[in-house]
Amino acid sequence: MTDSSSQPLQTVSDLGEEQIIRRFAGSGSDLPAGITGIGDDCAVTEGVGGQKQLIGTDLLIEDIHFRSEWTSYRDLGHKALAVNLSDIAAMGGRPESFFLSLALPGSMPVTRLDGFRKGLMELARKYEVPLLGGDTTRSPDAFMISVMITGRADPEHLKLRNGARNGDILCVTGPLGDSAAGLSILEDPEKYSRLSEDHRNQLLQQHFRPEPAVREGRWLGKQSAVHAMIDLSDGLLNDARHLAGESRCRITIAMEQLPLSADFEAFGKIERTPEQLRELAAAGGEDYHLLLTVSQAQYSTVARQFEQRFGRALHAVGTVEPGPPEVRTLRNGSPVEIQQHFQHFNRP
Ligand SMILES: Nc1ncnc2c1ncn2[C@@H]1O[C@H](COP(=O)(O)OP(=O)(O)OP(=O)(O)O)[C@@H](O)[C@H]1O
Ligand SMILES: Cc1ncc(C[n+]2csc(CCOP(=O)(O)O)c2C)c(N)n1
Ligand SMILES: [Mg+2]
Repeated sequence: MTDSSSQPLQTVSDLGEEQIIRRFAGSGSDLPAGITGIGDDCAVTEGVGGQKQLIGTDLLIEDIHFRSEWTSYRDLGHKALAVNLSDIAAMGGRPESFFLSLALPGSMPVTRLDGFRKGLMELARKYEVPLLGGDTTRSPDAFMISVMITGRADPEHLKLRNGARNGDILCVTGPLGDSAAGLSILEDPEKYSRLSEDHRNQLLQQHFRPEPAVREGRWLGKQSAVHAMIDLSDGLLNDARHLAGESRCRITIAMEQLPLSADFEAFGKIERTPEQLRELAAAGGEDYHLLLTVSQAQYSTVARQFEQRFGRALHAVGTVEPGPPEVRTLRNGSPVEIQQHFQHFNRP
């Protein structure tokens, strides 16, 4: 497309997600003291009783975040709330309530809508978050879901993206890449037909029904040795970049330290080198585990207590150092370049 001076018309794809957000971030009035706005998993305002109020929102769009022919709508309802609960967990908070906005194609069968509601409300009951309102409109084509979530945290338990300190250990709360592997299976089922039913189902489960780390997030929030936290939605490398950017530090990730599930390893035996498999674990998104930094001196204590409480490891995957705000990846000590997998807008 061109404008009247026959210059190519600049589109939002030329900007990319970060620049689009930045255009809005700089254009408002100054925030009152005690309020954290754009830039973290949730916004933080003053709540009642000296607590902090958390507010987050996340969109799911048909053919961008899910495909109707792949997805059970009950799973979709679960995921729509799970990704929002995950943002509250990433702040060290506890969820309180949510709002649901839907844009529905008129042709959507009511059975689908009911399936979606069932999955959504099952998770809402599990975490005791009531639905307080929302909005409903018709959509010309795609099914679109927007959930807004609220929560609260004690001020001293709040974990932001900007708290990482030099010398910290970078950790994740679960194995990486399962959801991305599930997506690869959906995209090319023939290719992965050799994979056992069990491995396939586990990987698809991680993709369709991520379990938000709500209990883990609250516990990690209470640990003063945990300095910064974010949830893994965009992939380890992207989300580590957000931590590095907000904390003004350099993060180094050791590729051989990434935790991989047995299902993911089995998936990786099909037409992928071990290096390519680890690249998918580092760059693939939608893991919905937590990524955090812990003081080096306290790491082994926190990791031991985490394992005792939750029955799984807190995996160390890297370190925080002084330096430009960037993420370096090392394979056996040597730098490696890893391509980003998912971006909402292809051109940077
Ligand atoms: N259109 C927008 N206007 C204002 N702020 C925005 C807009 N889009 C995103 N943000 C803010 O920018 C920050 C980064 O957004 P982003 O959606 O990447 O959050 P995230 O938690 O990293 O990812 P996810 O969407 O997967 O949960 C958040 O603080 C978010 O509230
Ligand atoms: C059909 C289909 N194609 C691709 C993907 C992968 N995907 C979509 S959004 C996203 C990152 C997080 O998004 P956001 O930042 O918007 O929360 C990823 C990895 C998918 N789930 N379904
Ligand atoms: Mg997030």
